[in-house]
Amino acid sequence: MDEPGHYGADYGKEDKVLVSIRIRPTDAASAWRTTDGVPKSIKLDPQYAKSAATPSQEFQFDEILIGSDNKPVYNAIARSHVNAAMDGYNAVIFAYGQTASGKTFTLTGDEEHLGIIPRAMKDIFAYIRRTPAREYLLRCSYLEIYNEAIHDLLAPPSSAVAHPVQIQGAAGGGVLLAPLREEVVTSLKGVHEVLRRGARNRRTASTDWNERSSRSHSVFRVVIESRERGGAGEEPAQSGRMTPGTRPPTPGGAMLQARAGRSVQMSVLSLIDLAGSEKATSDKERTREGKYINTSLLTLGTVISTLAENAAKNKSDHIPYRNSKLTRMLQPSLSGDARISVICTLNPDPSAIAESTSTLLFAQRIKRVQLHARKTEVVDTEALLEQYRAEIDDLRRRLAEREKEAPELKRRLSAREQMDESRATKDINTRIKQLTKLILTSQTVDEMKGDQSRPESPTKSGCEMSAHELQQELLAARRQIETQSTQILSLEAALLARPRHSSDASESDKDDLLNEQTKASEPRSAVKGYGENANVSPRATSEDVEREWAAKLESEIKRREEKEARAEELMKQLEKEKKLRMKLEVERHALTAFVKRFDALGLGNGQPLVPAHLDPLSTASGGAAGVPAQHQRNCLPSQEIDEPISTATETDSPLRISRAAQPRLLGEHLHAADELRAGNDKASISYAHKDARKHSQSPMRNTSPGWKENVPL
Ligand SMILES: Nc1ncnc2c1ncn2[C@@H]1O[C@H](COP(=O)(O)OP(=O)(O)OP(=O)(O)O)[C@@H](O)[C@H]1O
Repeated sequence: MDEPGHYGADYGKEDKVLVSIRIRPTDAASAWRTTDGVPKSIKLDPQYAKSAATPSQEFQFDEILIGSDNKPVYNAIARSHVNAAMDGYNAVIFAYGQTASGKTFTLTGDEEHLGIIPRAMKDIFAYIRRTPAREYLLRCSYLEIYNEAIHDLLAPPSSAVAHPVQIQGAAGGGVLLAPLREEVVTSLKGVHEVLRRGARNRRTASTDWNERSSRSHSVFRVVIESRERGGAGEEPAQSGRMTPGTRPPTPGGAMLQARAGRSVQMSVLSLIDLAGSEKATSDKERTREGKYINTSLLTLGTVISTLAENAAKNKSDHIPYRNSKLTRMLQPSLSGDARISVICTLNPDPSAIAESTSTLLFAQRIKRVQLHARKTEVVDTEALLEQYRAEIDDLRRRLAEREKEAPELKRRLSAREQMDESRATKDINTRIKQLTKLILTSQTVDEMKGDQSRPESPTKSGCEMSAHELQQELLAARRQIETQSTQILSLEAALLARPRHSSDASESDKDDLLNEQTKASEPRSAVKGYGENANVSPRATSEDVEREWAAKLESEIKRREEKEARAEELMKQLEKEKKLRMKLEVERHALTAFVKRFDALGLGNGQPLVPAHLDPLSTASGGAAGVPAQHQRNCLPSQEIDEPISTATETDSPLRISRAAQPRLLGEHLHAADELRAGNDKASISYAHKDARKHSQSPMRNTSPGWKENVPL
């Protein structure tokens, strides 16, 4: 698809399967003859015709291709179908032929001879680049049908075997494959990575790779979603790169209306490398050899024969699609809703005449199958493109709201809350960027040579990578490390802001704290793991960046430890303060009791030593009861209590009148206070109890009813 406007012979015109033959080159004599010039027919060389079971029949096809160049093969048999897929039609291209005849060479190719799949993907991106009026979303899946089980080649082999893909019927006669991974791709590099991973998983799952590859069918699918551009919040379509009139108008077809009145088209391009066709030969032979019969391939033959027969004789005989996984999966396409191109590969060796003839007969049958391909209708919500657009719109709306509220929030929120706010805004922006990158437009597809949709694991990059690819890898690694380091910092900050639990905190509180700490360490290990997996050059960079962040982390941890030590120190001081306060409270009560007793003995002359408002225990009673309160306020030691009885007159002072009584009574109460301190927590109970015992005759029993309750703990 180098030049727009070049489309294959059958593009949008004929509802027939495009059938081509490719003859593998050989150094030895070929058993087959083709017409000269642009060959369209093939027949057996007369010298072999006599001995062969099939008479010298001439077969006519759309194309007959020879040689090792994959480009003309792609142009002749695949290009028009890839274009059809980009225009909204389902398209299927499959390779059929005996083992070693060149199916994989044609579809996948090698470094030197790129096959149909890489060329198709290149064309798809080129198509997007020259179509500024639309936006696209591409997702790929890769599966294998082996022994009538469908394995997802993009899932890890263990889970692919444990959870084989199931085929379910869908609305409108379609089929659904689940569970099946679909990966959004934004560049050729991303596609290559998906293909490499699929091939590796296929190899991993197989003990005999060659045997398995010739017995299994592999299916590479690309789902293409597209929509006209120009909605709110989207970049306007630019016409710069589009040569007016070079792209044919989108052929008509029913489509549902998406948001903003723009339709979403969805189509699937399936590229299938079938199992070796000799595996579909007679049941009897297979049974004798004790080998597995390829049910899917046999059924494909039957289905094609019935379809051809129905089309030729205008019949509607039952078609056994459900007899095999392959035909069930291809049912919608084979029943006519897709454009189909089949390339049949031949081994020209005279020893393979029987197999080659069988291939040619299959090709002839399939040529008679009638198609009625239509564009695919999609429900808005099914389209990932629509979902992503909706999410982007929603995120942009939230962002706008935040921006509007920003000045108010700045005034209202604390520094910490503002930090959280700006982090949340940053997250929204990042998500918008990520989603936007997944949607391809003519402007963005060019810049995305490296796949940025999902950072690739460095383990997937091998020594076959180019310098440019390595640079891309490096950039992706750096970006990931930066993101993870930011996560580490914010988690560290959150950890610092947390109130620490005391040693007597509940188990669940401690568990929560542990969980939080584990979470904080996860991104760190992820960065570490990423670095460990990296190939040499990204790893070196990753280590540099990691070292830098490790130093920052270390200083953060140090700061945190210092803060913890300081907090511990403060806790100790608090404990001390508490004890001192308790001591003072006890002394205050002892003094109160003493003064009250002093008053009760009539030594205070019924006159308060201090004003009632200074007595913390009793607002009603006067006398000497106020002394301890004043004492406590001045924070004086209890022994100095007789000195500052300030508000009483010289004559009123009971201390002057009966000083002799003071030491004994006060001593008793202070002694009790000492005992209480020693008893610490048990103080309230034991002190009251002891006091009651010691002073059973004392009037204090009756004068201090609130004593026990008022002992501070
Ligand atoms: N047109 C061609 N030009 C050059 N080499 C070819 C061509 N076709 C096939 N080959 C070579 O022949 C060998 C077998 O081809 P390939 O693996 O593509 O066969 P296949 O039909 O896919 O076999 P299987 O059914 O076992 O998967 C490979 O080494 C391939 O490179």
